[in-house]
Amino acid sequence: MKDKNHFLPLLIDMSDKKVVIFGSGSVGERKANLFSEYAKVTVVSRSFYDIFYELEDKYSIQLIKADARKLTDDEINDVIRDAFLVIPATNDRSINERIVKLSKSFGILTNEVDAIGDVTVPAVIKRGGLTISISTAGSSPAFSRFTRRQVEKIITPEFGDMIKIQDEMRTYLKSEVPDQRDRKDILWDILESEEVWKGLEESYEKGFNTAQGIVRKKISEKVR
Ligand SMILES: C[C@@]1(CC(=O)O)c2cc3[nH]c(cc4nc(cc5[nH]c(cc(n2)[C@H]1CCC(=O)O)[C@@](C)(CC(=O)O)[C@@H]5CCC(=O)O)C(CC(=O)O)=C4CCC(=O)O)c(CCC(=O)O)c3CC(=O)O
Ligand SMILES: NC(=O)C1=CN([C@@H]2O[C@H](COP(=O)(O)OP(=O)(O)OC[C@H]3O[C@@H](n4cnc5c(N)ncnc54)[C@H](O)[C@@H]3O)[C@@H](O)[C@H]2O)C=CC1
Repeated sequence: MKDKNHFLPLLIDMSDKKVVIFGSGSVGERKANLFSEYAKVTVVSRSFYDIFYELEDKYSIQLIKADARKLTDDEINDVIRDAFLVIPATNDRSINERIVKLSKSFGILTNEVDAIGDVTVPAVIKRGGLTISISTAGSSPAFSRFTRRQVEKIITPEFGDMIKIQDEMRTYLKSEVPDQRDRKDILWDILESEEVWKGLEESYEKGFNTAQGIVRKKISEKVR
């Protein structure tokens, strides 16, 4: 049994990573939709719905039409060998298990759709510079979806604007304010300023200018 307390969300740069998905049913489609935005995806399946050809046009996704049962181990190995993550998502458990075994022999991570693999896929919210990952590590995927919908309601566009302001201000502060604790205090003053958040509701510029006012005032206080 896996210990769910040992699953840690990490952000991995997937841009050059290969993800191989077997099966193109409802689960294969959901995984392909998610991963093709981030990584180089290959899907192996007996047949493909139109949505996969749309993904092929939009991203660098490779479609291989094949019956995995008829593929030899060597043929499967050729597809998975250089993968970072393999997701066997057919509705045939024995095939899924065979693919997991082959992947493990190369030390490749697996996401198992009928069990908890090395990797479990979270519900993801991505808004501007913000990424939120939600998971129950297999206890209740529906609850992850439910929570994603609840959280999405409170992530307003101002969140993205605030990240932009923080990004810009902390870069500026690194060159202007030598003490890290002072930089931290100023960044928190901006984050907790009702005036900045109110400004952002009107426009980015309004929020930015208010934040800049806080920075100027704080720097002049520190200098004095
Ligand atoms: C372990 C895990 C492995 C993995 O796939 O990575 C897994 C396993 C299984 N899911 C099943 C069913 C459902 N999966 C969803 C939805 C999602 N499933 C996702 C991830 C995960 N699913 C991993 C754990 C993540 C976690 O716990 O947080 C999400 C978060 C991400 C994604 O897949 O992209 C995505 C929501 C994305 C979003 O909305 O943002 C729904 C909801 C719905 O459709 O309404 C249902 C039906 C309701 C229900 O069962 O809860 C079954 C069949 C159970 C059965 O036979 O009854 C199994 C297999 C089993 O449990 O044995
Ligand atoms: N992890 C998750 O979120 C969930 C997992 N599941 C589990 O995932 C599995 C797949 O579910 P669905 O996508 O709904 O099934 P599905 O029936 O919609 O799709 C199965 C896919 O596998 C392909 N396939 C089957 N045998 C193949 C072979 N020999 N070679 C190549 N491709 C083959 C089919 O062509 C089809 O594209 C099921 O076992 C189910 O229990 C189900 C729901 C959610």
